[in-house]
Amino acid sequence: MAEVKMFGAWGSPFSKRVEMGLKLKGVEYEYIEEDLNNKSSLLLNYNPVHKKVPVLVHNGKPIAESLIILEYIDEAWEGPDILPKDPYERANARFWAKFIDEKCMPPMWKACWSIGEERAKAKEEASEALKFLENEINGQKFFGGDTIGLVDIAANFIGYWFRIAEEIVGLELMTQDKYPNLCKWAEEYCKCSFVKENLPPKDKLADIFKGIIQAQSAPK
Ligand SMILES: N[C@@H](CCC(=O)N[C@@H](CS)C(=O)NCC(=O)O)C(=O)O
Repeated sequence: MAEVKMFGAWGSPFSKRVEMGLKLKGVEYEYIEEDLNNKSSLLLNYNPVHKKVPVLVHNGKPIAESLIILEYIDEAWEGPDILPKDPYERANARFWAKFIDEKCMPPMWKACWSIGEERAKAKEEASEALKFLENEINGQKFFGGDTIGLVDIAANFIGYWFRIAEEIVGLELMTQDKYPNLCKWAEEYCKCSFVKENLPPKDKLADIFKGIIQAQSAPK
């Protein structure tokens, strides 16, 4: 029997991407929760370059970086496709997944935790990037069409984590009037059974976000 281990952190959207991929394919795995303040020597050994979760270990061989791991899962196991079969569509899915990592998530996160001019700039950058995603859905249920695929899983931060953070920090960015397609997508994505079962509890994430606010406002 193939041995599959996954090193993750419960609140990490990157870790959850990998778990979503494994769940989608129906792969059984052993989950190992990492303490990111005190990383295990196994994690550092398996991911010496980035020293981050997630790491997937398949038959003793480690793979790091969530998007790379998702592609690996798609190639290594049978089951519903994560990437489309058509080469052009595959390239397109990779393009948007990379776009989410590079152009959407950094300014969205920054907009949550910055103030003043810095927040305004991050908000503008994030709004621009989200407009492209808003158009990309183009009347479909998911980025992948009728079923969840690479881009949907890559965008899980946008569909879940960010919306909770927005509420906690009182930020208005991904609003229904500006991004109706994205808001609808987020709803559909989060209510999909294997996604819903695997998302971290909202109140636990909210506590983490409140903790960040408190730490920021504590006297230095
Ligand atoms: N590009 C990476 C990002 C992974 C990442 O940022 N992981 C965070 C948790 S959300 C981490 O392990 N942080 C620990 C650290 O930076 O020391 C991926 O897609 O897997």
